[in-house]
Amino acid sequence: MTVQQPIPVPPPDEAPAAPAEAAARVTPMMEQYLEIKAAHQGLLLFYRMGDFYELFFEDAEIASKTLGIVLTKRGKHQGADIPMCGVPVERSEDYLHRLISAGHRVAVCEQTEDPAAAKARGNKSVVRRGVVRLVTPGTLTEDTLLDARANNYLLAIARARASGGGDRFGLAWIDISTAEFMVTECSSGELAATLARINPNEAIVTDALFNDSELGQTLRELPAVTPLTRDVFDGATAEKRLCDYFAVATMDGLAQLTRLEATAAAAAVTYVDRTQVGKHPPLSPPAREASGATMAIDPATRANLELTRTLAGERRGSLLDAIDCTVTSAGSRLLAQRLAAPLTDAPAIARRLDAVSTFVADSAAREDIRSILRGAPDMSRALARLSVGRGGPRDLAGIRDGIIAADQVLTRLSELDQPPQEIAAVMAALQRPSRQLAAEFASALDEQLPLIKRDGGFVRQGYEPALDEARNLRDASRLVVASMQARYADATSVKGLKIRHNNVLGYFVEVTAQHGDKLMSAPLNATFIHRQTLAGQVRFTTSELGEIEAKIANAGDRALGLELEIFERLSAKAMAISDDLRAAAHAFALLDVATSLAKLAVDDNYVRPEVDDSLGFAIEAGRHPVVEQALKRNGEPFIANACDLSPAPGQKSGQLWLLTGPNMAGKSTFLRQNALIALLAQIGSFVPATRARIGIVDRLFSRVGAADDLARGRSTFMVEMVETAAILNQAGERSLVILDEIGRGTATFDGLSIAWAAIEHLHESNRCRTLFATHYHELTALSAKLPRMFNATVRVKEWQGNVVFLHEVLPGSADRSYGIQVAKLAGLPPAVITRAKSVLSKLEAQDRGQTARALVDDLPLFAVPSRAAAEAAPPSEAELLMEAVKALHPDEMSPREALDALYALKAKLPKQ
Ligand SMILES: Nc1ncnc2c1ncn2[C@@H]1O[C@H](COP(=O)(O)OP(=O)(O)OP(=O)(O)O)[C@@H](O)[C@H]1O
Repeated sequence: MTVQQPIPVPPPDEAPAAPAEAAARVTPMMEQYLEIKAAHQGLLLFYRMGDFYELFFEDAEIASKTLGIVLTKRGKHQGADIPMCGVPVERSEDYLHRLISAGHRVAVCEQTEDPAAAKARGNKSVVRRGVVRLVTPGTLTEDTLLDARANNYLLAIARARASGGGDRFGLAWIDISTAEFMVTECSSGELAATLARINPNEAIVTDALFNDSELGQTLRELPAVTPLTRDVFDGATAEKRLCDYFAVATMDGLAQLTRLEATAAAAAVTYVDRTQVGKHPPLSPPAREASGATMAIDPATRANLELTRTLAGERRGSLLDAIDCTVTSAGSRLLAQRLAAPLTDAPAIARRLDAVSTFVADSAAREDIRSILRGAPDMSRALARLSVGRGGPRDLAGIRDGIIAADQVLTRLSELDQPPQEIAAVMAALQRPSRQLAAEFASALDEQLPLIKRDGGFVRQGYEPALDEARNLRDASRLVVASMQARYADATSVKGLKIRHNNVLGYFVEVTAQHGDKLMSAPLNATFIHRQTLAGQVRFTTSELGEIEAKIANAGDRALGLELEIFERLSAKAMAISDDLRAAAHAFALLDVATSLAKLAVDDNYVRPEVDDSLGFAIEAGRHPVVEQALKRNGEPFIANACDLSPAPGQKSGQLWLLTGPNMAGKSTFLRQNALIALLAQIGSFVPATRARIGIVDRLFSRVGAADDLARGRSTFMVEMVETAAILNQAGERSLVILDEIGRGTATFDGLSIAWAAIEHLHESNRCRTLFATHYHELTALSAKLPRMFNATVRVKEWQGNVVFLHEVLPGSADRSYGIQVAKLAGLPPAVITRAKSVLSKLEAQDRGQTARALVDDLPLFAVPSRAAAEAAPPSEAELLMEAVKALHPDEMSPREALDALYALKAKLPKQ
């Protein structure tokens, strides 16, 4: 997390006073600098001087270090050198990007008048300057500063302290680059999961919240947190500020927000206003997200399941990377959003699945639409740039091409037989933008477009007569220059005479040094006025050239001025229908996601899941979407496995699977694949299985007992226990929990007992669907007394002393871990392997005896007074007991042998 200083923003009309003592000693320019800097503390000040943004004092030191640019000095302040560094304006975006990525915020200060105007005011006048924008991580709009495939959210967090504890939080998040605006409310227990889902690039909070020790940990997870003064989070003025932003008289037309949501929403728009300084980026009205509408997934689970990044921090290898076949940036962003927030509403999921099914069934439509979308522009980001005055001609072209693509897509979609609801909505949205606008843009814009509007030359010839006239004049004058050059060369008999142009001299005549004297002597000196002598050339001007120069400059300026006017006019037309354009842009994204998920389903052989409100969970031949792709690249098959956690009343069924198996057998893969299948189903995707029936999962938990967090000062085991505690405290019967080797991070018996007690708790109290992988084979005995627990194991076979992994999950339990065989595969020296084997056999003998005694004490059988009574026990109970005993003895034995063994064991125990 980046710690930021509060931004003290003065009331708009009141300019901050310059420090009196500084004013006494500093140059007028430095005085201006200090004044602007004082109003923007906590931000690096980019102070425009000619073609550079200069940074001074500490800002210069920070920037030179972060950007690796030279630190120089400029004059003195209070007797000391002023450190300075600068970045060229034309490459400033790159530098901005690096500063923002490093967690800094920047105030961009421009010259707001012509230097000539300053001069006219008096000799000592400094060019007026003003901050035109604050660049912060959450308020970016430039393509170069943004990741095209990810949303860039600014999040405001407002808190209400309830008297009896149990704080509530209002959250509002905005992506200025797409105009999205969402709000929700949550409890403190839900905060971490909600923040992880939104995944903001910058959060704003009050100073008090920023310094709150309880929240510190949660806030530290965020990339940048900016504390602001309390007035920004003032609930009393929130509604008015929102109404002002949306230019409405009352909130009636907007979604009904709770007071906390409105407070957060108002803080967010206030910050947007402040950072954009006078610009007012249009935002969609805040949409309210109902609590519980999405699957709760806490940060540890997201990290652990590698949803958008691998544990090593890479996108490649994550679930998102494996399923992302989108062809547009907006589609990719929407897919990432959906993956972050799987739905909990079965009918809404079904609507998404219907759209995917349509394109699974109709591959021609799918491919046609994908090829149109591939060329479609990112309209929402183009609109955002235009709205804050940072758009260029290519953004206008983007809108033109977007509307044209909308027509093409519509034509193709109208060939579908009975399009499902989601596609019908897409079609309605694509009809909205005015076709006339596209036609006008097409007639206005040239084929080749410059990147920035000030370069000019983007309006098509013939679009506006006045522009054509100005351009003709400018071009004709250029021709005049060419003919003048020929004439001068003739008149002077200097063949190599050239007319050139630069910004200092304007147009000038240039001859080589040997001809210089000739032009400087009579009679030619009457025409050619000497301007400059360089090493090899001499430069002259003529009065005729001066006149033509003025004409060209005027015509050029006029042409550019007209083009800029046309740009603003077209831009205003686009803004006038920005809601329609944004609806169409969203429709493209929806279609991209639906067709890409359909392509994934077809290419990787996925099936449509059945999602309902039951507590069922039955997957047939399930696969891990990421591991399967990785194996496929190497030409290796993935072994599919079933998993059934559905409740089966009246029967022993396995809502809690205990999975044992050797190292490297595929336990973790199996656990994760089931969680990922549930998640994919609930985002409305087909899933890697031959059949999947899933009762809505409201919370997903995934833990591995090995991740440590030394950076936060917690040991491996502490992290594991904190996370396990969260699950045992929070999981309910709709949750899906996967626990991988919990208890591994401590001494064997401590770990075993914790795992033992955790399983009992999950089974009895949480009653959630659970997959629990372990190397503690002793735990399998628990199935004897927990009716909804089921033992499963991953099969391996031994061949010539080596272990062969079959990756098949079957009922039963593993007899051993084959840890030594795996160590041998990994290349441990043979002597170590041999010694380990001998130590293991001794330990096993000792351990089995000890564990058996401990477990036997815990089994109800030992309350049975005699063997005769045990034999007379009801068969089901007897069977359970047999199972428990078998679990203690790896070798196959008949029920009778097991009972014999049990009593033999009991006889050995000390008498009570
Ligand atoms: N179903 C499968 N089909 C094919 N290969 C698989 C399958 N499951 C796992 N694998 C392969 O086996 C490797 C090990 O799997 P995994 O990490 O799940 O084992 P594990 O049992 O959890 O091991 P450990 O107990 O050592 O953590 C995977 O990287 C993958 O390449």
